[in-house]
Amino acid sequence: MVDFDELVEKVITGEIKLHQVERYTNGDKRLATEIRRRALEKKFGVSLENIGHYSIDPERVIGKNIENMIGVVQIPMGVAGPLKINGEYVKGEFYIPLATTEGALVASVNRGCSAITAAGGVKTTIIDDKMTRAPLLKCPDARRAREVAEWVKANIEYLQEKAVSKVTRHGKLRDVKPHIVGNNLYLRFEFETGDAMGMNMVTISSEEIMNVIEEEFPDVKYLALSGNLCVDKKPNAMNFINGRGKTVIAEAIIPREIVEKKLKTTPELIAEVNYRKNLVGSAQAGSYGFNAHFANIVGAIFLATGQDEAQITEGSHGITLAEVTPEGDLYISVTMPSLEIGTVGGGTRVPTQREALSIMGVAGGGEPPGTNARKFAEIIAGAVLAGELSLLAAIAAKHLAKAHAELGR
Ligand SMILES: CC(C)(COP(=O)([O-])OP(=O)([O-])OC[C@H]1O[C@@H](n2cnc3c(N)ncnc32)[C@H](O)[C@@H]1OP(=O)([O-])[O-])[C@@H](O)C(=O)NCCC(=O)NCCSC(=O)C[C@@](C)(O)CC(=O)[O-]
Ligand SMILES: NC(=O)C1=CN([C@@H]2O[C@H](COP(=O)(O)OP(=O)(O)OC[C@H]3O[C@@H](n4cnc5c(N)ncnc54)[C@H](OP(=O)(O)O)[C@@H]3O)[C@@H](O)[C@H]2O)C=CC1
Repeated sequence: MVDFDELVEKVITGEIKLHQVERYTNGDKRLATEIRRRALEKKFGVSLENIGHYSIDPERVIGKNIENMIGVVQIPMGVAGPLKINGEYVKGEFYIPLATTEGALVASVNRGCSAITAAGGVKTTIIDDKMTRAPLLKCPDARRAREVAEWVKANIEYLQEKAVSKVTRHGKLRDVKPHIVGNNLYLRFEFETGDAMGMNMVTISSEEIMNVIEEEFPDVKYLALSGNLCVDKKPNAMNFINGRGKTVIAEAIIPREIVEKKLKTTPELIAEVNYRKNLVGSAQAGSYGFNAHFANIVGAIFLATGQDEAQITEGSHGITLAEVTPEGDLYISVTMPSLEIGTVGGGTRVPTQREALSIMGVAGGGEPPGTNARKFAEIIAGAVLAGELSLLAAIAAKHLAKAHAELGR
């Protein structure tokens, strides 16, 4: 029999640590969640009533998605669409779930979707698809580092068989890009990861590969599983140039009448604002975001669908282009080099997030594996294009401040 109040007191005094509560609830994770929250309420004299309202089952997420759980945070979720997409993996009209507290954001993406769909839709193209991990090896000197790198390059299939296939069915080692700095060897491994974003998969696989390399080269020291050239969760030129996750491009041509009627401006002004703001302004700022607000749309979709929120960093990298066509219409595109997303694994298992994925028809694994994640990447790129189009138009028409005064305060 568990004495709730006694356990709460023991958590408050520190006699029982936050992560040890399950040991005293016979493994009941929901009860442990309540005890931790109650302990915080009492300790700080606050009410955590709203954090305590949820439908997510702690039994399903503790130990897979969260530790020391005390409840949930709720973020309002809206939907933008329909957005017509003519992709390589998706065709049709889609509604995009967006979790945000920034008033005017969903309206903006919705307006972009409306303009693009009226114009015939967005064309999306997947340029590359890989997940990377770059372990660090300390070698006696640069020549030895080069020898090891050459051996690894020549033994990709062997490493797949000897190491990777032992720990994953969907993970496939496809290439390695070595970088040598002094006596340091960084092996930037590239993997196919099916419908998973893939970071656990490639991390576990890379450790197996390191074991094989250490056996093969006893004079080389495996120092760190991530040598920071992966690059995960940090702004960087590596992913911007070489890609990570999905590298995807979305393009549309918006007829002049639609730009004028729905977006209240002209193709010329959008192109000029884009050039002077997103290209010149970003260059002067030393930014990797040659765009207006990829992060807004990527962030809102990531939160809605259970993606790793720290990877919004690389998802915000990329370039928006806008040109006036010879016919006087607007060509607009977004190039997203590093969209790290999945439809299985990680936070996509959480029921609310899975439901959000299901709105777009991309929850779970695809047939063949990998196709669902690619569909999802195309939908995200289309939504990002919609957001860029609408915000650029609002800035060109000098409507930005007014929109946020009306919808954001
Ligand atoms: C707010 C709008 C859309 C008004 O735009 P509008 O053209 O005045 O609105 P409208 O009433 O004429 O309607 C046009 C379309 O907008 C949509 N729409 C219109 N209102 C709503 C609404 N309430 N809810 C849902 N959808 C709405 C809707 O799609 C509608 O078409 P329909 O579907 O009816 O044919 C426009 O002014 C706009 O997009 N402004 C830009 C806002 C924005 O993008 N904010 C993002 C955040 S900015 C930021 O965080 C980043 C920043 C700016 O700092 C980055 C940087 O440095 O650049
Ligand atoms: N470990 C780390 O260093 C880091 C971890 N993360 C976290 O990693 C998690 C994501 O890792 P990730 O590897 O994507 O997810 P998971 O660790 O959940 O791995 C995906 C699982 O789904 C299985 N699977 C079933 N169907 C498919 C399919 N169609 N395609 C692909 N896999 C399938 C895989 O099996 P099988 O492997 O047998 O194919 C695997 O067990 C997130 O929670 C993220 O926050 C983030 C950054 C760094």
